[in-house]
Amino acid sequence: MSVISSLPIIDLTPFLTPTSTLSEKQEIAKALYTACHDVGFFYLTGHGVPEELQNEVLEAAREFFMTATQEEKQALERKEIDEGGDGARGWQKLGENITMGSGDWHEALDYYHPPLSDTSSGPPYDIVQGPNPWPEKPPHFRSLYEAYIAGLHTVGHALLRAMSLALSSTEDLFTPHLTSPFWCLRAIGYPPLPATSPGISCGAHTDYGCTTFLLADETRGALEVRDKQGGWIGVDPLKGAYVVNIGDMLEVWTNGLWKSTVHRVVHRGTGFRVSVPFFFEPDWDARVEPLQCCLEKTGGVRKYEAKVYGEHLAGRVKGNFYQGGPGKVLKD
Ligand SMILES: N=C(N)NCCCC[C@H](N)C(=O)O
Ligand SMILES: O=C(O)CCC(=O)C(=O)O
Ligand SMILES: [Fe+2]
Repeated sequence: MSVISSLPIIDLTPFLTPTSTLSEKQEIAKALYTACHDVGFFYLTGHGVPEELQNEVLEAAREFFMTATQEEKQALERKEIDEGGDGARGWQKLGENITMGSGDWHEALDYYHPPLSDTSSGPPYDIVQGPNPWPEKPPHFRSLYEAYIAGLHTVGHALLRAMSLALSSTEDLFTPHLTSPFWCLRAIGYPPLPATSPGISCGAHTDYGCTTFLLADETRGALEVRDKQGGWIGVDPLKGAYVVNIGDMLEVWTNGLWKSTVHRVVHRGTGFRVSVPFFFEPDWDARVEPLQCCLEKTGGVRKYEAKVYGEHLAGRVKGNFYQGGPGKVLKD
């Protein structure tokens, strides 16, 4: 495995500054195109999210994982639909999230865009359409995370405008599909893998939507990205920057010009690693298909069928928990 400390660095400032010029934006868009095409992963700076807020978000997650009791965690646990949950939101214990047939060695709190259907009459909920369960401790957890999520919406919209300019002469290719962008936020806690375990902290996978903004603590040597030759590249955190990768919907929109890059986490270090990825996604009902400008750049042959984002997400979430299947064996 090779470690590169030099993923491309993209500075989003011109897309968040009303006075910036077209040529300033085009310069960034060009670098962004290369990063998305050649690697699929990059560091994002100039995003405007204060480092202090990022640190508070990481610390609140750490506090929850390290100090909440088993009962407090279970009160927030993810439940299957027939158990009154939505199969997606809430706390997952170690080994509960399945990737490629094995349980991942992490615990997590998963949150999503508020439900699109009315939940006032209670369960049963549709898949991913239940309420978000927030912890009572630390007391500011919910307000902190809601402020953080709001901030990342601004960044998500700006980055998608930059990506649009990278692919075409307009910033608005994706705008019609981002009227109420779906999102997911995971607060993840990774104890080190047991020394003798062949296991994995988070198995190889792609993300499902537009772009992921990964915030992680200072732990090194955990996240790995698959390169075009099939090898693994270690990606260490860069203070204040986000590690950004593209998701499945951008691969479809670009007709495969930009690939949704496979990544995994192998945390064999000593400390307890905390990461908080934010997934910025299309509208739940967005019909995603190769864009004309991308068809032209890829020889005119359509390589992907149209996909409805919400259906894609629901399918992936079901797969993550063997819903209704052998996943129940993993529960206490
Ligand atoms: N929203 C996202 N990306 N969640 C990723 C969860 C870990 C990978 C998942 N079990 C899988 O197999 O996709
Ligand atoms: O913790 C990380 O560095 C990445 C987590 C991840 O890939 C995911 O949750 O989709
Ligand atoms: Fe991921």
